[in-house]
Amino acid sequence: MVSLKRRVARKVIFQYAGKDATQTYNEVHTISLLPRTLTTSKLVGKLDPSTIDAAQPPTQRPTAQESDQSKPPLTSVISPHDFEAIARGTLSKKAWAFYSSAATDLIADKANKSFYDRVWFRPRILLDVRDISINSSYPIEEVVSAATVGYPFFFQLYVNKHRPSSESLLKRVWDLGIRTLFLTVDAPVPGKREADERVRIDGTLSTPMSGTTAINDKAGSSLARTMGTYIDPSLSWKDLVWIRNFWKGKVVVKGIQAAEDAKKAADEGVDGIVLRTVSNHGGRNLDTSPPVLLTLLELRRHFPEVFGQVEVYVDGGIRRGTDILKALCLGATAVSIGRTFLYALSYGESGVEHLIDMLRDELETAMRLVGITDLSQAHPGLVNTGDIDHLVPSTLGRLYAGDGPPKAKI
Ligand SMILES: Cc1cc2nc3c(=O)[nH]c(=O)nc-3n(C[C@H](O)[C@H](O)[C@H](O)COP(=O)(O)O)c2cc1C
Repeated sequence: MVSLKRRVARKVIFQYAGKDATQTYNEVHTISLLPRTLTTSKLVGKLDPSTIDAAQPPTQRPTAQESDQSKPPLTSVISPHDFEAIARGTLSKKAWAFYSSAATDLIADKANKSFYDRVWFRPRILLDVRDISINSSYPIEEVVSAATVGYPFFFQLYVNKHRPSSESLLKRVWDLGIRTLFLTVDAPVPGKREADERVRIDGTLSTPMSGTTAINDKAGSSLARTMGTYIDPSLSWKDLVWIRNFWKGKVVVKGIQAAEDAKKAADEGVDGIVLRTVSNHGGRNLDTSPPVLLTLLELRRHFPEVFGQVEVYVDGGIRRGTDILKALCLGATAVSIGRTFLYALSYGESGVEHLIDMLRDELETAMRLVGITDLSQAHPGLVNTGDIDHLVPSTLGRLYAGDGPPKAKI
């Protein structure tokens, strides 16, 4: 019997036979994967990567998006939101659906963003604010080699059901000099991302890390659902011991959405915590999970000591320099941004640099306007969270007395 992988590969080769498949391929794959993926299908002989597009190494090759003449020049990109509008108009339908989609009714995704708009600054005046101070579809080896030596990389891990696979991956990562691991715990199963399900997969996509291949089936065509099948849904607190024994560097638990779990992770000696809604991925997994800003406030109210114990990172919904400053005022050590950077990649490296410059300018302006010159001066007194404070649970655990276990079964 011909394997599914081989059947899909055969279909793709026939689909693109005699045509230029560069654009479709470049949207998601690096050139260095060609010899590995094509030779395993045994449909072609051994391929020498130096014969492929030899004049243009992957980092310099224009992507389909970079070479697209329909995009406005980068100099006319004024707001981080502009990148989103441009990506929507220039990415393929499937890439746009995968990047932008979130779970079911998009409530968690929208709240991640809108809650930042419900926190008001409390600016202080007549302060001298003149001088401000601010300090993968690609194989990990290729990513690391593209950066300057000693660049401080983090590696994000989904634990594989087959633990030896995760262990050998972590060994590769360690040997590359990476010492901080982000352990993603909010995605034991992927959410129902309907926009991603709706756009059919044209040809085939497979992940270099797990080797799983995305397919169209009766539930739809979600990349996340069909490619995340290797992730271990049985991952539990006791596995932190496995990670701790195996990984001697720092571990950051990514995906905490309840103050009790943040406290537990801090007490169990995990070096940092990323707060997110329950399966956030920017609201991509469990819809109506709490917006990240609410989880941050919940932690401040119930376990303020955690901020002194561990570094607290925040992601989800951050789009502006003002959002960054609000999160830092409320105790975040640092923030991460997902989608806007993906959208900026429509312009390749220069798009990402432009976005960083824009966010830094916005952050510096906001700092001056609230009266601080250094991020170490950010504090909760600079924000007014009154509009959402009543949503922070006043007690933890079960809120209603007398709740018994539910009788319903699935
Ligand atoms: C296309 C896409 C792929 C993602 N893949 C992963 C992943 O593999 N592992 C992970 O921990 N988070 C993943 N995330 C979630 C991001 O790490 C981050 O938590 C989220 O995008 C932050 O929200 P924001 O996009 O609103 O900034 C992904 C997000 C997007 C948009």
